[in-house]
Amino acid sequence: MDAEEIEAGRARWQARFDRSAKRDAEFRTLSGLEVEPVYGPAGDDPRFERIGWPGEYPFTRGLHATGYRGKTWTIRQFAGFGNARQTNERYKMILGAGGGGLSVAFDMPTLMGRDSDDPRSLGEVGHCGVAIDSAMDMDLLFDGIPLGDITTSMTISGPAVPIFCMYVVAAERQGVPVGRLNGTLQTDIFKEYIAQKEWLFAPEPHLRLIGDLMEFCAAEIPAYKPLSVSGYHIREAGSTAAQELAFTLADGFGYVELGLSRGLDVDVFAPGLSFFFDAHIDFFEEIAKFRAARRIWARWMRDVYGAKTDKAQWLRFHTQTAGVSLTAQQPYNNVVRTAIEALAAVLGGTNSLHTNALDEVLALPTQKAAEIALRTQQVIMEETEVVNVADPLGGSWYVEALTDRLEREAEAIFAKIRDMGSDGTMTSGILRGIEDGWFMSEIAEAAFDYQRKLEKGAKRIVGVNCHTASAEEPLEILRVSHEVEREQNRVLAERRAGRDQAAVDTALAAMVEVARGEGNMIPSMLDAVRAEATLGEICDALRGVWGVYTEPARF
Ligand SMILES: C[C@H](C(=O)O)C(=O)SCCNC(=O)CCNC(=O)[C@H](O)C(C)(C)COP(=O)(O)OP(=O)(O)OC[C@H]1O[C@@H](n2cnc3c(N)ncnc32)[C@H](O)[C@@H]1OP(=O)(O)O
Repeated sequence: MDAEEIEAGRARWQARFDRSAKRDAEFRTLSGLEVEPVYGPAGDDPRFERIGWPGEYPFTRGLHATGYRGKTWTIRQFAGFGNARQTNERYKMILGAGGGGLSVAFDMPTLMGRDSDDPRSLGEVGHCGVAIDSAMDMDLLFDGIPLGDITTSMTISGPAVPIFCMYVVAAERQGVPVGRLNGTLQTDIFKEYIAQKEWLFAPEPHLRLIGDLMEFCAAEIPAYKPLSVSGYHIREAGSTAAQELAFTLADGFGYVELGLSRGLDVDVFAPGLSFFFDAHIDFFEEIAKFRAARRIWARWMRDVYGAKTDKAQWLRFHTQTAGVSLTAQQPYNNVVRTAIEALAAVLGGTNSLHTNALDEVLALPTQKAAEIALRTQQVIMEETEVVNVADPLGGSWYVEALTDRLEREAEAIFAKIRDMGSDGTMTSGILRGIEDGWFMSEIAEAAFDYQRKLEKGAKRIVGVNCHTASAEEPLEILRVSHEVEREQNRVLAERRAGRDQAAVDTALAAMVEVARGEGNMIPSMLDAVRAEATLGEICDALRGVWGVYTEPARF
């Protein structure tokens, strides 16, 4: 790009910056020097077309002209354990300590669409997250938390839609107009087949439910994000950064194709697609990954899928620091790892962030560990001054080269995925890749390669294969009592006995009728939830229509 074009771009950016709201703060270095809101080249720079200014296409440098001067990222700590009441207390602690939004972790039975009293739930209730059986649990979860004012993310994909319906019903019961809700539902079923393995049905009915949800949200809850397309679990399963980037964006393109196939307007539904990435320990590679993600997404949305508005071209993402980088050995070092990873996410322009607690490698975090994790974000946000300048590493030879390199790697992977399919769409390539176990074997190979390096000592981890001597005491960890399960089951039995069973049966039968046909599932599912049908009852009714999915055996 020549100097004149760059100057014209700078003037465009300046005009946008001037008319945007800024936080009331001093933007200076610690020693008092004034800093510009963004930096760019002084003369011509051939790379600049791909880099650009923050707030404009291709958004490599961020979505907003003001960067974090307009708004800092949302501190969104993922939390949930025991029953809804216990988790509600933790949420109040998080919000009281400066958390900006909520993020719900569900227990394994809930993630698999089973009630707490299902024989398969034994021993798991409330352990890796909160137990939610019916809308009344959702009421308790958000008791005293105004759902119209707080954005809430819910991490669940297999039974995402019934859980969403419970959330909507909890909002109705709080008197919040549903159209005012804002938040995120994970819903990303592609990554379940690829990495996390928490599905209920075969891909086809899941995609139908997701299409129904996209349609419903686009019409009724415009600010809500019905999808959080997730690379986190792909990375945690052992993928490389390039695979995380490419598989996740490919999944995102699959959901765009789903919206288009339903006749939805891309400029209306695409702002509802959000993303979720891992922040691993290779500092610069992660920053480059986030920058490449925004650029690739914007280009494909504009050029391949015809998105015209900025919001439909934006890749907005949440980041979680890498769980797999935490070590059980010398666990206090995990605070340092998490701080470095969080800083990479911030320098990469994350919109929302979870920082892991130092004990998460062993159990769900204690209150103290959860607080240190939250404070880690606050130290970065309040003390380091990194929020003063948008995309501060833009123009670095290294970071730009890595950003380009990751983009090329991702493009090569997209081409492979598309080629695997039968009709040139990303969706058919993804489905074929799932069926053939291609994604899994690519990830397994990368994980194996990493493990080999670790075992040979070519990759070093402090406290694990180097610098192992330590005088540290074992950590106190959080243990969820089995009493939680007994109590949850007692309450569930009471609720079943107290509800209008005929209303439940009628609502479930009406929902099954829709499932057998072609209509949108959301209204009838909402009715079943309003009648206090349980998650397990709703999912079992649908299993009766759609069956269950078993992964093809592979050797
Ligand atoms: C590992 C674990 C497991 O497996 O169990 C998990 O999965 S945990 C998974 C946990 N997952 C999550 O927690 C997912 C969280 N995701 C989200 O919160 C969302 O999807 C998100 C990534 C889009 C972030 O949403 P958010 O509301 O926090 O933040 P946003 O960036 O959208 O900002 C809120 C509003 O402020 C505006 N805004 C932001 N920055 C600026 C700025 N500089 N100038 C002007 N406006 C600005 C945005 O455009 C938006 O308004 P407007 O809307 O009007 O544009």
